[in-house]
Amino acid sequence: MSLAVIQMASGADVNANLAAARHLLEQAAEQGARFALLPENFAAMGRRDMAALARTEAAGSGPILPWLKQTCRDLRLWLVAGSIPLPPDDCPDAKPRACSLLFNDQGERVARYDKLHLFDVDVPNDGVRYRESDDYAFGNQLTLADTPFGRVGLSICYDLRFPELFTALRANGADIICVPAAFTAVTGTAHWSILLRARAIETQCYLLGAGQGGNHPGHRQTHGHSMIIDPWGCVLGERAAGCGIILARRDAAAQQAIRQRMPLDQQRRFPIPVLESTDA
Ligand SMILES: O=C(O)CNC(=O)[C@H](CS)NC(=O)CCC(=O)C(=O)O
Repeated sequence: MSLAVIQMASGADVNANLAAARHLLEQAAEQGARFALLPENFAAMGRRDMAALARTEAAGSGPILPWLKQTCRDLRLWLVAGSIPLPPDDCPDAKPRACSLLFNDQGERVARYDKLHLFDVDVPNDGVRYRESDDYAFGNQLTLADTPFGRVGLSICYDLRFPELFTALRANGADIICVPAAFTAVTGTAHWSILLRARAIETQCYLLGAGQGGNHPGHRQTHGHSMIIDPWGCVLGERAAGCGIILARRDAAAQQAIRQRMPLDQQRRFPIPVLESTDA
């Protein structure tokens, strides 16, 4: 049984992106994956009508949500669907959130995480100004879910720079933490692998980082370098650029041994809130 990370170079054409993702997920399933992570905005990169896309999906007339259900059933895969834009479940007309959905291998949605930290940043050296919060509303809740492969904690992209979120996921029982991403080429080169490895070492979790890696509409270039990292910080697999898959196994006994020999969670001197509810 393997965990799979999928790297893509998505464009603006949703159907083309879904076809590419399906092909990669089939490859992963054939090679023994039962759990897979897709990158941030796997279904649409560089579109200006994300709010409309979000409303269409929420109304049940978009292609992405049915595709996710069918793909999980066909391939018997648990899947973290990178991120897609969706309004809050109880308020379909509200501003969308950047959200990551976890599906089980029956195609049922079992968790929803809305991105907590939005990328409002002037990227140095490439002159690009990102204001993600112009288009998306902030999430406000920690999300974890139990799977046959361990307890999975969810995060998205820019969240990776906020270690307290990851410490909170660990304190709430995470074994595996997912980071679907579309890091910029500039900031990714400087920080991506260091941040991912640091979060794995600090939390003693498996870190799955699924990136966009290539060129996108609007002259956007993303960093790629998707990785699976073990709780000791070792990179078990990596893909530099373009579409592809990475597979690795979780060794639960080895993870437990690392946590027993170095019991960070019991030695912490600053309290980390354990939330009342982490329900999806
Ligand atoms: O908007 C899209 O098409 C897809 N979403 C993104 O690219 C998001 C929000 S703009 N990117 C990040 O969070 C990059 C973080 C990053 O690069 C860093 O922390 O350095």
